[in-house]
Amino acid sequence: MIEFSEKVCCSEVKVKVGRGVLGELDSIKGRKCVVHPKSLPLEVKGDLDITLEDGERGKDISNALSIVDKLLDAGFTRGDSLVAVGGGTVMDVAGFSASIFMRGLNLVNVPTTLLGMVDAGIGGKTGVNYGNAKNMIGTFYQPSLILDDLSFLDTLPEEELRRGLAEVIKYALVLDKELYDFLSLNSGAILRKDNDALERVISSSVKDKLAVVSEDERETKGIRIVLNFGHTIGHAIEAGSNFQVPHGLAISAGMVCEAKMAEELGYAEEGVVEDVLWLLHLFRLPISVEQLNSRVEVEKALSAMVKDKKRRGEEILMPFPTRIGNWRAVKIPLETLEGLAKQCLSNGGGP
Ligand SMILES: NC(=O)c1ccc[n+]([C@@H]2O[C@H](COP(=O)([O-])OP(=O)(O)OC[C@H]3O[C@@H](n4cnc5c(N)ncnc54)[C@H](O)[C@@H]3O)[C@@H](O)[C@H]2O)c1
Ligand SMILES: O=C(O)C(=O)C[C@@H](O)[C@H](O)[C@H](O)COP(=O)(O)O
Ligand SMILES: [Zn+2]
Repeated sequence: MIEFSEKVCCSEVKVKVGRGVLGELDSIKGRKCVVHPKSLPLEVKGDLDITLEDGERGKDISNALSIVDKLLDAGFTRGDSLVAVGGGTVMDVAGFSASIFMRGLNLVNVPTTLLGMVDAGIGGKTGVNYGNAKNMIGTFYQPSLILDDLSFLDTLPEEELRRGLAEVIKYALVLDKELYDFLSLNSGAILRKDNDALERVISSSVKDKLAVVSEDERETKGIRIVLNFGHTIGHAIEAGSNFQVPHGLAISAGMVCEAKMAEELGYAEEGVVEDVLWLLHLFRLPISVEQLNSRVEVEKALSAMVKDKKRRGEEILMPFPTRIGNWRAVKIPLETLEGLAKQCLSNGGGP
């Protein structure tokens, strides 16, 4: 078992990674409301159990308010806790409910997908989709405890594992060259869910993400935006496909587009795009819009893209890879970005 603790602004965030860490839930004081997807057999019993539709369709404001209603009906107070058990979609909605209920109920995240363990469960971004765009309503609200119990991954299909690996590859490409090398050398062990390999991948990801979040929790200092590499195009792809393309796959193709933009605009060293393609290919992740096997409506994607949260006026602050494990923030005029994005979304390969 591996344990970390990080101070994020005003709260202490504790993370435990390993098999069986779920048992830690017994140490939580007060009443517990457990929110979990209908599809996941419940291993955790709370004083109040709430089931939630998972997937992007579940990330709706009505579901967040329904959780609030149920907490109120059951007489929950701010001394109690909400335990979000599920993938990224469940934690995003349940975390949002916890943050608005009486201005904040203690939140515990129990991710059950790899993507949830390495990314969505950490860092305090919560929210729901709105106006055909991702996470348009949400809060920054830190969980006090995150339990990454590897036994959940036993039932996770390989396809879902690979979607989570797309976010891991994101950290490797822009923050962590050592992780890039580890992924390159250990794809077989990771894909066959070797316990040590997964523990290594998850703990490196958690550390990388928490280090960034602790420096710039609210994404106001131009630091946290690095975690959004691949997401300007990725989120646009999700919206352009009416949310048929899953997040992990959309950002996989998104990272390729954004790396190509970085190269074309002269910010990425020669060879970076090849390194991005190589690692994604190794984990059988999509490297173009064509490979997503879904219809992506370009105009719909572009109109979602201009709602990106990194936009300021007529510019957008993009995190571009410079060389493996390094990045820089670059202000790009919206018009330039639209042109490059259109090319990438339309021909499945460009710019
Ligand atoms: N808040 C953040 O910082 C953050 C970071 C990254 C992604 N996200 C969000 O997370 C979402 C994607 O999360 P996700 O990929 O976990 O999707 P998800 O929550 O839809 O889960 C994917 C699928 O896995 C199934 N599943 C969950 N646990 C399982 C298990 N243990 N065994 C078998 N099946 C299981 C679910 O039922 C679902 O069908 C997106 O909405 C994305 O925007 C948020
Ligand atoms: O934690 C972050 O910051 C991220 O950007 C992590 C992303 O992987 C994640 O998909 C996040 O939900 C995107 O947030 P948004 O602000 O672009 O909606
Ligand atoms: Zn993401």
